[in-house]
Order: sequence, then C-alpha cells, then structure tokens
Amino acid sequence: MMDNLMKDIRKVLITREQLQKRVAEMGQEITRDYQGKDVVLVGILKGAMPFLCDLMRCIDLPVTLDTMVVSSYGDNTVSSGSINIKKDLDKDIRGKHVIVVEDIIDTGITMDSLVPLLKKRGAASVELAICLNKKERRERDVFVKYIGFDIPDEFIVGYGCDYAEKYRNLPEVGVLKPEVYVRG
Ligand SMILES: O=P(O)(O)OC[C@H]1O[C@H](OP(=O)(O)OP(=O)(O)O)[C@H](O)[C@@H]1O
Ligand code: HPA
Ligand SMILES: [Mg+2]
Repeated sequence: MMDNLMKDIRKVLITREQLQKRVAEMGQEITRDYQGKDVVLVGILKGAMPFLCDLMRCIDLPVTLDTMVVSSYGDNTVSSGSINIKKDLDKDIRGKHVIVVEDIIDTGITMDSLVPLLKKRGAASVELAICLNKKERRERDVFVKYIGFDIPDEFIVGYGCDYAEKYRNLPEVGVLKPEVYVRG
C-alpha cells in the first residue's frame, strides 16, 4: 500500500495504526475537558489537514471549524521570528474556547506568535493540539496541552508534513532517504 511514496522513505517513525490510536485518545481527552463549552477548532493549513480531519471525528462535542494560513518563513528558509497571516479566520472567536490544531511544532515560533494574537481577540481560552512535537529544536517556550508524539530532531514527512509540498498525503510519519533531497 502506498508503494510509490513509501519507496522514498528510509524509516517509518510512526505507523498509521499508532497515529489512529493516539489521535482517538486525544479526541477523548478533548471531549472530556471541554464538556459544555463552546469550542472552535482552528486548523493551521496546510500541514494540519490530515490530523484535523482525523481528530475532529474523534471529538464528541458540537465543535465548529475554522482555518488559518500563516507563514513565518516568507520566501526565506530562516524564520523571520514572527508570523504573516495569509488567510485569517472566517468567524469572530470572542468568548469561544479555541483549540489550535497543528501537524508539528518545531522551533515553536509559529505557535508562540499565534496564541497571543488569538487571546488578544478575546477568546475565552486558547490551547494547542499538536500531533508531532520536535522538542529538541524549540526556540520558544510554548505550552502544548495535547501532544500526539514526541519525535527526534530529524526532518520528517507524512501525515500533513511536507518536503517541497510533497508527501503530505503519506498516512504514516517517516524520514526520507537522503537521495530524495539530492534529486529534489
Ligand atoms: O514550530 P515552527 O518552527 O514554527 O514550525 C512549525 C510550522 O511549520 C510547518 O508549517 P509551514 O509553514 O511549513 O506550512 P505548511 O503547514 O503549509 O507546511 C508546520 O505545519 C507548522 O505550522
Ligand atoms: O520535520 C519537518 N518536516 C516537515 N515540515 C516541517 N516543518 C517544521 N519541521 C518540519
Ligand atoms: Mg511545511
């Protein structure tokens, strides 16, 4: 299954089954923690898409869904240290309990810039649900309430994470073979 994509993968870090199991647990935790609250799930595109789709279907609450597109890198390979909003939320979040849904946290710059902004807009609370936590690379101290998996400091792809916009649709999380970068 997925042979065309999997042939570029040197090693699988997290299987589809492990992802499904952990995401279901995260959904149950959120369901328990947000009983009776007005919840908005905010997916950060594009990376969040697979995780958002799976997680929201494991949350047994009448949540609403919104999305943002943010970039901290611009046209550079190094982060500018702050974010540029390319697509903002569709709806006002005043008084709502916001859960930001992300595929991966790396330096933490994206989330460290976004959370204060959402709080300033009057959200009742803002928490993070992040599938992959590359904690060794953290430059900003960001509190993440719901973490799927801690991962090592390697460039990973799959389950929303891309290399040159590809491999987001890989249903597992893995590390690319070095020759794939050379070709790329
Ligand atoms: O913790 P940080 O160092 O800020 O990095 C994490 C961010 O980088 C990736 O997004 P990217 O900007 O590549 O956009 P994408 O979601 O479209 O891939 C990822 O989806 C996170 O949003
Ligand atoms: O390891 C990664 N892979 C893909 N995208 C990323 N964005 C931050 N870290 C990563
Ligand atoms: Mg990316």
